Amino acid sequence: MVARKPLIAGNWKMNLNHLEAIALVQKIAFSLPEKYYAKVDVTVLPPFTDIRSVQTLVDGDKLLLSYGAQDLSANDSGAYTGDVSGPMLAKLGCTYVAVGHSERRQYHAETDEVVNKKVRAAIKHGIKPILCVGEQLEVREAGGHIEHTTGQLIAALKGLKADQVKEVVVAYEPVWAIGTGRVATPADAEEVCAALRAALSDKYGAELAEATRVLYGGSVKSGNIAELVACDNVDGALVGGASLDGEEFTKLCALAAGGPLP
Ligand SMILES: O=C(CO)COP(=O)(O)O
Repeated sequence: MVARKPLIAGNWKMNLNHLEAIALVQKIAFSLPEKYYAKVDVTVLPPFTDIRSVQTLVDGDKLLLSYGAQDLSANDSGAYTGDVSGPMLAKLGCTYVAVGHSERRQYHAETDEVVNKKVRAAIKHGIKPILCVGEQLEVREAGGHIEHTTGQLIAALKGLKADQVKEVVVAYEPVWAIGTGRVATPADAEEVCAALRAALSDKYGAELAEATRVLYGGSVKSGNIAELVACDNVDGALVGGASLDGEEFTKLCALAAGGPLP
């Protein structure tokens, strides 16, 4: 069995201007001692307008955390007003990009087909997609969550070869747990993360599935991260609200690394 290093990704969503972004990254860098990075990878996903400032800080101070974006265009360039492309993000040194977040699916009508194109665009430009899947409350209540999430996963990876799929980080984010304070139980998270890994194994082989990181997201905080990452198939978290507070996010990263608190 491959040991997977946990990843904590802070999805800032549409919060913090570029000055506030600098202050938050400085706070994390100052609060989380370097030794923790041996046991946890830490990344932040600021709004596009903040990325250049975060890049300057991370490069200038040789910080150990990485950064990325919350979305990208499926196209490389051209007449797509308001969009930001993979080549632009790659030039800014982005390690990751979230793709298929439920807020993109809901407010921007992103289908599995669009998500598939975006996953391809990210990989083409050397950026690791954090591919988000997750069911609505009614789907869970009807018992369809495994079929729904594995279906979204396989659709988003359609046509990709194994050497492309190995660049992907999967994130299970049940829609009913996002921003609601209603976290999935560790057993719920483990059930779906294990099913997602099994779906990867069926399609791309056990070795690839064992090496792929599957994160959980939805109301993750310092108070629940330890029990989530203790699950065999949960390899870290995609964190929304709690990633905007430097102290809380630092605690969460330290706990994902196995502690102690700094
Ligand atoms: O959507 C999320 C991360 O991408 C989760 O958001 P919250 O942590 O605020 O519930």
